[in-house]
Amino acid sequence: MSAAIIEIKNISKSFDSKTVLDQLSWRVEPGKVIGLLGRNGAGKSTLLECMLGLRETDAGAVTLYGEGVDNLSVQTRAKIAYVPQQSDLFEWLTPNQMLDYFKALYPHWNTAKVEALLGRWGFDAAARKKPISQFSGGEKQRLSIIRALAHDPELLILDEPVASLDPVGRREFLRELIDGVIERDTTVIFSTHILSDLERVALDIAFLKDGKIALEGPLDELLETTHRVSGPALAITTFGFGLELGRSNDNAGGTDVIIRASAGEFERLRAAHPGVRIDALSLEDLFVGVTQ
Ligand SMILES: Nc1ncnc2c1ncn2[C@@H]1O[C@H](COP(=O)(O)OP(=O)(O)OP(=O)(O)O)[C@@H](O)[C@H]1O
Repeated sequence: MSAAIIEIKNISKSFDSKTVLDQLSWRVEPGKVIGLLGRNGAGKSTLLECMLGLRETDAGAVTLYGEGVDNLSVQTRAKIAYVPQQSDLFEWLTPNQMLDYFKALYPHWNTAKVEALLGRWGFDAAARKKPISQFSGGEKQRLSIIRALAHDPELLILDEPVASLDPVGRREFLRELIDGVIERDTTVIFSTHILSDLERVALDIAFLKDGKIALEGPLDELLETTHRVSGPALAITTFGFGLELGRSNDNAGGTDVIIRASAGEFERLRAAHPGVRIDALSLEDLFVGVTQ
């Protein structure tokens, strides 16, 4: 097992009486590109904020590059970038002023990349001199992404980075992620609800459910090993193999079970219960099956 960049041990977080993260443990190894999935309110933003030390946990510990998240060194901070769900740009500044400000804070700044992205993403000379408050939500999102990529981070954490981008913007962002970030072995965690985007870039996915990482792994492998088994409820009890990830009943007495198991185990199930159906899943099916 290689050293983890992110090591989360048993963190919990509640808001009032609602438990959002429940003794969650997770380790992320270098170079992983992980799509973080979960229903609205599952706690993705809370997890990302706790992971970065931006929100205090009630219990547990987080280390980034082996350092406690509450006490990160300047060198470690310089390796990390975060794009929050809500714009946190200094709205009273212009893009040029804001980027100059951040440039002064980092030991390394990729001016050529910043210039190229500003040009490609529609910030001409006039736009660069307008206060950020006058930009649209999608334009602010682009600026947030440019700011995050500017210091060539080794760890990039993005909370729904494409939510307010139009399809062209999303495509350009994903291309930038694939070309500029993933090829340099950057570790990326990004939450999203746009599964088609995730299928294009995420090599791994992780599902957050009931306050824990309920399922994670390489996307291809998860789709190959997870199937929906359906049939009459009476025939589908507990099969006693693999890992049951979700179960639902329909009004006509049928039951669907989402099971993760080996190809051999599904073959044996097929032979033993010819009346049940075993179907491959799309990522959307997997999302619904695991998170419902
Ligand atoms: N500051 C807060 N005070 C009270 N409750 C909060 C606070 N922040 C988050 N919550 C609650 O914690 C839960 C998890 O919120 P979070 O934003 O982490 O979910 P999410 O998975 O990112 O959701 P979405 O997909 O809708 O963005 C929600 O029920 C939310 O209402």
